[in-house]
Amino acid sequence: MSLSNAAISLLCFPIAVIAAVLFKYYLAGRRPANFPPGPPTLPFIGNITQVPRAKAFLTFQRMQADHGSIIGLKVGAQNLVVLNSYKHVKALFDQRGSVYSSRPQSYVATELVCPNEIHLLLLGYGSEWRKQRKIVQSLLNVNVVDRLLPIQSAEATQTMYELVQDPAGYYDHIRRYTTAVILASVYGQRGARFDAPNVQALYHAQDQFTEILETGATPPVDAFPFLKLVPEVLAPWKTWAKAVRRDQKALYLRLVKETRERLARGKSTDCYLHLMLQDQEKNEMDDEHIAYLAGNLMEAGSDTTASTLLSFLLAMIKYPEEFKKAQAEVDRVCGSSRSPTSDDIDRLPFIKACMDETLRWRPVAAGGVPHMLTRDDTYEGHFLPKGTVLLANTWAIHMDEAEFEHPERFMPERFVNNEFGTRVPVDQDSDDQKNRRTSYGFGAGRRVCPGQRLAKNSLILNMAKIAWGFDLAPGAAGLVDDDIDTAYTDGFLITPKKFPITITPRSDARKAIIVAEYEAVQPFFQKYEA
Ligand code: HEM
Repeated sequence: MSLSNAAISLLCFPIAVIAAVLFKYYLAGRRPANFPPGPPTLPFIGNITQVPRAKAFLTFQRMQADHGSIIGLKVGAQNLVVLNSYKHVKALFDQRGSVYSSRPQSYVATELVCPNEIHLLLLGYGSEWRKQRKIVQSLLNVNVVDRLLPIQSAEATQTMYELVQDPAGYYDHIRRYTTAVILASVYGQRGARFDAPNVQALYHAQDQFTEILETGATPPVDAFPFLKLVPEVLAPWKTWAKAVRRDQKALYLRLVKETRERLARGKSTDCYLHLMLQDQEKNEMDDEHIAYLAGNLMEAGSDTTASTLLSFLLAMIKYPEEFKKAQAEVDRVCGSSRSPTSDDIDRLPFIKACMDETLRWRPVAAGGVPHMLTRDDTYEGHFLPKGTVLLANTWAIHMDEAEFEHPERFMPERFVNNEFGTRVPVDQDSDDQKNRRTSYGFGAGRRVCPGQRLAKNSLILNMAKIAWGFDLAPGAAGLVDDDIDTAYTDGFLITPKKFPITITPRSDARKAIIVAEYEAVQPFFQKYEA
């Protein structure tokens, strides 16, 4: 029996479709013509096997030896470009910001966990992002942020007291500090203890969120969209994503409810959420969007600042001679009868240099936060198709030997000699170097971190108070591991793992002053208590 032509066509059609889809995926792993150079690709998967799950920024930095400072990769069908030099970041993110400021839309992040355009950090470049960014910028501009200095100062005073009382708990004291500053400034609430329910709830929500967004935590749905069709019973990651969404939303809405209740009781602190609620109608923001915008400030500002402070402590025991210089400066400026305050910030150039150097030496978002290109572009003879995802590899930029002398060493002096910390002073009039950034740790272009001023105020205050109040030394074994591979966590934000450190008040007199300053600041906290 022979098959009719119609039957043959019917049979062949699905085969042809499958073949076409397979061929598309086969080709999808290939680098587009004139794409920036990179390692050879494999059919279907491109360079997936060459991109490690943990600390990919180190691998991207090493690739530079073979492929140069702009590297093109394929992650399945996705085009990925890594920028290993500040020059490319300046040329693309800063100078062509109108087309390099979107974010990749990921199924797990922007459809399952944060749908409805609720998450500022993840939003594509469009009207919702512009609206939210404008609100955030109005809250985080220099004048408004500097009004938070009393909160930052009071919380830093408490942190010094905690370091006196319980030096072994330093890791949690630092993390409490950054969360408490944001809780007070965003929600008008007090985070008096690390184990306070709202501090813990925020850390839990944040941990869940970063865990699920980590590369490899869920299947590569964006590279292989057919995975979206797998039913939930066979895809536990979908159930997980829904749980993260449920918990995060419930927490952020609860915090809004609590703030409204406090305001109704006349407990106004002019917190950010209060200001957002006042303008809710004008800004056309529903409760969920307001709740997430406040929550985003919490997520973006807490861990990042804490990690930087922990890196500072690590650097200070690895490089004790630098810590001695920091102590000498605060002693000279503040004397021995009081600890540094926010009024001293501008008079502490070496402490500021320690801050700039910490941000350079161990940038928290070491691999950068992805930007997405919104139209085809050409750059230095390379073709970059619309939809390409770009990473400014902050680690490689900050460790560039051509720019920084002994980049692996913690050397604050480089920022005392020259505001950019570079080997050769930056000529800000030259086209090549105009608008160069002191640090690429806060990103670049239109998405650059709007919270820099707030973060830096916290960093400098705590660094100065620590140098004034304490002697630091390595733990009993005397060894300090500051290796990025072994001493730091993996993940989107890198943090020092807990390390042995001895923290002792410099004298009984200073210890007594720290305790007295803590007692004196108690009345200030009252307006943030329930
Ligand atoms: C040491 C502390 C901090 C570091 C290292 C840091 C770093 C960054 C980086 C790398 C980005 C992405 C920039 C880009 O895409 O090019 C970012 C975005 C952001 N940061 Fe920060 N940040 C810090 C503190 C803060 C603080 C204290 C706040 C506010 C409370 C904040 C709020 C934000 C927000 C809202 C965004 C999203 C901006 C957008 O997508 O348009 N950050 N930050």
